[in-house]
Amino acid sequence: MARHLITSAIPYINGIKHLGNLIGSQLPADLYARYLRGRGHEVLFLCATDEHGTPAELAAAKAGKPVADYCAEMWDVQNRLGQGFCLSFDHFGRSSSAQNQKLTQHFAGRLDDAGLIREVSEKQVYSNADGRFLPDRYIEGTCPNCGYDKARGDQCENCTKQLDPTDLIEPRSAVSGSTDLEVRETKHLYLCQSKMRDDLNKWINGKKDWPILTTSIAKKWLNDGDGLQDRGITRDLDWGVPVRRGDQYWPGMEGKVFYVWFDAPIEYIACAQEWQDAGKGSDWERWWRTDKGADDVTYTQFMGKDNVPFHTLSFPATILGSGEPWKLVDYIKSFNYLNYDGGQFSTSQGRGIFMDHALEILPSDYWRWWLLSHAPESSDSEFTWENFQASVNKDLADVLGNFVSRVTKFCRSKFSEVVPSGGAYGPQEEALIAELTTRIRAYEDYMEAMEVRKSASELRAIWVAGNEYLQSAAPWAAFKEDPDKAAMQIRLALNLIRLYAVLSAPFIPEAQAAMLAAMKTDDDSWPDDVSAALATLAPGHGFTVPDVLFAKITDEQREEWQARFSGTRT
Ligand SMILES: Nc1ncnc2c1ncn2[C@@H]1O[C@H](COP(=O)(O)OP(=O)(O)OP(=O)(O)O)[C@@H](O)[C@H]1O
Ligand SMILES: [Zn+2]
Repeated sequence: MARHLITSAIPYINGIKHLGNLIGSQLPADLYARYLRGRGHEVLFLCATDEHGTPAELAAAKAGKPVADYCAEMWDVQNRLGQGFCLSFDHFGRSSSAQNQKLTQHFAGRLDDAGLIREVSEKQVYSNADGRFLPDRYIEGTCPNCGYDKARGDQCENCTKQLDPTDLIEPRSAVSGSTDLEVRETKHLYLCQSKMRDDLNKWINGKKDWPILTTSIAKKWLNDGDGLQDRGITRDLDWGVPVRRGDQYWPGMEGKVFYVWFDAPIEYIACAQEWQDAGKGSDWERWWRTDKGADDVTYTQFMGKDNVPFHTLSFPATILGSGEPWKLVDYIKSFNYLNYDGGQFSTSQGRGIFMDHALEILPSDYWRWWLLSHAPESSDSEFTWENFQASVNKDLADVLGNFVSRVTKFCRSKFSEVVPSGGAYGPQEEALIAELTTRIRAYEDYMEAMEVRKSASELRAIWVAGNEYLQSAAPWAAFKEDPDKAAMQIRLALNLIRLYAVLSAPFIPEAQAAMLAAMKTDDDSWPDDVSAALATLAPGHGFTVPDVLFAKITDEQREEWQARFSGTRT
């Protein structure tokens, strides 16, 4: 038994997440966590909301709520939706927790002790009307390049030119529209990432097994142009972790908070403390401190590609720079983007399908299966309603659902609702067991390698093998001449339902529960020996015919949903 720490990129608090967010981080992490638990490993699976920063403040202002209340409410919504999608976090924490505040301040103090923090005086735009400094993207004005009048202080969305706020003609606050802006001098702390470059390079070069998507992004930031840059870790904002040096006051930093990119990844660690403080576990440091038992932990992170620089460079710089024995990530599984029906998913524009709406129209397994079997691994992938309908109907309804329904109904009508006795395996059954053995071992290898799409296609092939067996063994024909033979075939097929439940659990946990309940068993042991696994339900064991496992999506439904989700969410 091995020990696995798994984290999913922490979703930002300012809205309900879309299916792209889900497949880019939380869902594949859940797949892996469920698989490893199923194999008997000890797993700690953590996620949290990322709550600080200007977008949260502005979203709260728009909702007319204090930002702390807004975040608490949105945490609740995200937590509930995560449960709706059966995300099996051991804890779903909050980056605004007291534990994370303390730990973030601790890391800043350690980094300062190590000479890795310097003070920089900067010029930033201050809005008198708003009473606050404005981050670049919250200053709008006319683009000097193309004349577009809604260009942002960091970039013109119309001509894509990178801008500085001072380039804008007639700049105004995006918060209030006020033009009463001035440039003020302000002091900030910078993390000297450039000093860490050699250490980071060495560490990343040692990661021979990382996906190319991960290492290529990391190396680009390390080596392109002037190499890794120092980065500001503080902001002139109200909402965030107050800047302190450990538990000490930090002269000159009054009224400032840590920049969200600095405190958010530290929440991965603080979340383990929250897990313990919530009474869900103990000894949290044995997951995170190599001097306190975390030496044998394998730590895997899941995220979309835009998060890779933070996880390969910035967060490791914080950890390495602290000089303390914190666990570094062992493997980063990163994803390309899922696009929506010819465009992009977008939270700000409300484009695509969002987690709440998805669950309103179909149970989570339908989404889980489609998303995981089409995960954007080697390239971006695209959600289309046609493809969604086709794969749900074929894989889930025609192959898996139909198998369960045919086998249980046939047995009920010919033998009653118990596993029938009699008969012995012949060459067809031996061949099926051999094929399943090969395929299950391949499935294990893909799951261990986090090859999500390949795991899904192997699982699908395992379902298909059962269907093909049933088709060629044809117990309905055998029953007429040799009822014992039909009994043996159906006994094997009923056992296959249990086996499918166990193997499919990481992908479709609700169906797993329904299949095990129908088979009246809670034996979810992994099929190390396929032959033995197929003899688990002995003759005489009762079962019930389950309700339809997966209903087909009709053309009318597809058209209705297509129309409903073609615009933007309001
Ligand atoms: N279309 C997408 N496909 C796959 N992963 C995505 C997609 N969009 C975002 N992600 C990933 O989702 C995770 C959570 O992201 P987060 O909550 O920060 O939203 P985001 O990146 O700001 O996305 P958006 O701007 O669309 O809301 C991150 O790991 C991010 O890389
Ligand atoms: Zn422009």
